[in-house]
Amino acid sequence: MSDTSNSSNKPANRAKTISEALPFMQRYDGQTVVVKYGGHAMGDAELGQAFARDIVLLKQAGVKPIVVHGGGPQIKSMLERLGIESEFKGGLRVTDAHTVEVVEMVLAGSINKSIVSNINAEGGRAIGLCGKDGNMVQAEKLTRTIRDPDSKIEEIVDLGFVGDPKKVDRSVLDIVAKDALIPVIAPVAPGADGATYNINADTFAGAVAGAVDSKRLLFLTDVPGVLDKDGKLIKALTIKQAHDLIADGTISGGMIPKVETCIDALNKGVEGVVILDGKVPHAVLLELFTEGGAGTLITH
Ligand SMILES: Nc1ncnc2c1ncn2[C@@H]1O[C@H](COP(=O)(O)OP(=O)(O)O)[C@@H](O)[C@H]1O
Ligand SMILES: CC(=O)N[C@@H](CCC(=O)OP(=O)(O)O)C(=O)O
Repeated sequence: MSDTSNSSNKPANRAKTISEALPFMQRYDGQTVVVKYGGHAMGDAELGQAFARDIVLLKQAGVKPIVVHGGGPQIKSMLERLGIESEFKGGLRVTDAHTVEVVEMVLAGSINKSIVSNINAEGGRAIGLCGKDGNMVQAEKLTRTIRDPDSKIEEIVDLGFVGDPKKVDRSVLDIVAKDALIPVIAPVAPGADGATYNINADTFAGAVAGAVDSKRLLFLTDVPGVLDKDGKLIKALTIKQAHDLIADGTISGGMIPKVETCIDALNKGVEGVVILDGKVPHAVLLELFTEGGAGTLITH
């Protein structure tokens, strides 16, 4: 006999949870939702399975999910295994010719195929892509100006094969969605010069979400969302409040480009952007299909 001592396990409560999802399912029916699955959020096999199940459930419920994934920690460990040194400048990996080969191998190869396999194992039909497929994304070499915090001197740094997603052609994604397939996209794209470029996965996800008129853009990371000065989760932020938190130093490090991408996506027409903890099992379902959601919602 099943244990009904925990009140949330009672059949009536379980049914209530499912029933409460109805207005959210109606809200997202037929809408595109881009989910950025960060390398830090990937965790173990069980968590990967729960993520894949959420994506399949979204598709089953009439949502059109697009997964854009990262893989920073996985690239790091492969580079270490190969004895290739790597450094970050301004939150981006300096990417030389050897490094970009490894980046493409890890992102468009092992990580991409493992997410595709997980989704397919849960009964979905995922297709693995990168910016090169169907010429979906055109990259442009990125030049960054970095400010030395001590001297305040601005320095132009050459990051090698690091790109910015200059153009996204949504037609490939439209074809894929029509065929009931779930696109899983690695942030690697060609430049007009024929070279392969490594693109920050947050930036790439923002560009895709803007191009496909995504209703929501979710960033799955390894913190509960944007935290205030006391480490408490901020449940909702406007663009103005987000700018203020960057200016006063509450938002720092890797969270800066993430929040800046969120603001950019909102300005491109995405209705709401959420930063949430991908290490919480079924984070995607909790965010989209339950009252109150999860993480930090950023809106206009
Ligand atoms: N105000 C803040 N709230 C939450 N995280 C913050 C904040 N400021 C800086 N961070 C840092 O940003 C990190 C998330 O960014 P990043 O490591 O780039 O994520 P990902 O690898 O998932 O893309 C957090 O782990 C945390 O260390
Ligand atoms: C240019 C640049 O820094 N590219 C990233 C791409 C992967 C990524 O962004 O992965 P996460 O989302 O897991 O951090 C990198 O090489 O690590």
